[in-house]
Amino acid sequence: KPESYPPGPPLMPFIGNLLSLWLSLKKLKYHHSVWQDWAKKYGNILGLRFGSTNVVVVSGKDMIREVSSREVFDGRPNGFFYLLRSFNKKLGLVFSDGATWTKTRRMVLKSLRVFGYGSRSMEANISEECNALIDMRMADAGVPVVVNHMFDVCIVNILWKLVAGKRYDLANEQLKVLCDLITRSFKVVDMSGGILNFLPFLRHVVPNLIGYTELRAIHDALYDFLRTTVEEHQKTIDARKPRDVIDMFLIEMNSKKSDFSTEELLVICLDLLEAGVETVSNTAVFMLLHVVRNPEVQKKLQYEIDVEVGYSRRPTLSDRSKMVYTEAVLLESLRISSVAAVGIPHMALEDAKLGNYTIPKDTFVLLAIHDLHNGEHWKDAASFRPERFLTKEGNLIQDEWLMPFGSGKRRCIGEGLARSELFMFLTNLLQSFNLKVPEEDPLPSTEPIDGVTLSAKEFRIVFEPRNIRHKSTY
Ligand code: HEM
Repeated sequence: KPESYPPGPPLMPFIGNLLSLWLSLKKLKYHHSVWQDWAKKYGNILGLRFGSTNVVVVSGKDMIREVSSREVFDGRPNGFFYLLRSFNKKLGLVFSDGATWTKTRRMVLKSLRVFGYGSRSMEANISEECNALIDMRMADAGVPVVVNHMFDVCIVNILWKLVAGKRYDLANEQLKVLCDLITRSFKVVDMSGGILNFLPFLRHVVPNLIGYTELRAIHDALYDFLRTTVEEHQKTIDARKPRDVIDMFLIEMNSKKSDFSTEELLVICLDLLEAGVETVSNTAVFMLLHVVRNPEVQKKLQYEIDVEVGYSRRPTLSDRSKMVYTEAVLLESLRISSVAAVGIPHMALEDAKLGNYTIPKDTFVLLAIHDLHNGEHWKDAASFRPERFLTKEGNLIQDEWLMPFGSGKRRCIGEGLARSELFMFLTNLLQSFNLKVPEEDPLPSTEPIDGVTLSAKEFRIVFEPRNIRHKSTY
């Protein structure tokens, strides 16, 4: 028989579980660790309340799949933090729902595909960035470099060529500032939106302390950049020859068939930048981190590159199907880093039954993806062991417990692109370089930094050009 709200830690008047969260964070450091700790105590449907907002955290493969597949949970939160980034309205793709979300998702995917998204023509785009990346690392070969943001501009370029028809030099200062803004906005709060979301009136009392001032400033600066980009498009557009996603939207908006507004277009551009840059960048950096921590993994990767690609050309996406060990390294990187630790919050659009409980309308639902990928299902979950994704015969294992891009109707639209980028970055770099931790540095830490997505702590790598005529052995 359906019961009431799911169990969770005792509630305090007015603030609900905020104090318990704050105390637990002091001990456990990460939001995802607190959810995991409480889920162990209260079950795989954990009921919380922050201020007046209900938040439910679901754990385990079956429960995460169930929530992701039911239309009633396809909403996105209404909270202050989410609306702050979209002119206080529910606009765009990532944080909209209902009819706005359906029309936007369809139009974004259609426009991206017109410009080659998901097809072979993406390859040239990614290869160009890999070549630029290799040139940059050749220029400082042998010298320790901080790698935490080395992929940012490449990743923006790959996406921005489709969205705004533009690429930037890897040393471009404006782009570096833009990437830094996105990085900072991802560190101010966690994916639940934090205090700013649950007690928004505090922005009038302690705006700096709860991140309000910084988030406003960051979003103003990001929108300045996007507004200039859209205005440039408006001035130069030729309706018969759309150049990119922005042109496609502008043409649609002029056709009177559509009710997309300029504000909506700006939020869509922000959505693509925010969803598509930090996620890939942080995963790629964690991937390098694990490769330098595990020299035997690096050797096996280079052996596969040497055998399957050789030395006379750079790796391409068509090599991917033959490079099973590399693919296993990508899966293991996505598993162990789980940068989208609780996915993107869903919201109940109506009162809904889940397990034996009732989830009231407007409840936020967080998916415990980090726990799913690092919990008991995986033997020695803390070790970086790509072999867990390979059979004895060397075939790839598709494990149902691995869901880094979510599932169901709200699953990530960037999965194909992200996987292609990770493959190309890894193989192109390892074909040209041996990666080493500088002698004077400790092994880089696998402990993440908390935030909207998890990121690696700062570390350095020496890129040593490989003598590619000297065959690698394994
Ligand atoms: C390693 C890289 C990435 C990871 C781990 C990742 C993960 C995710 C996850 C977990 C979700 C939420 C699914 C859900 O709500 O259940 C999501 C949604 C989304 N992702 Fe990604 N993502 C990555 C790369 C990208 C890229 C490259 C793009 C850009 C094209 C992108 C665009 C989006 C968008 C627009 C959504 C919202 C979809 C919707 O609400 O309908 N992501 N991603």
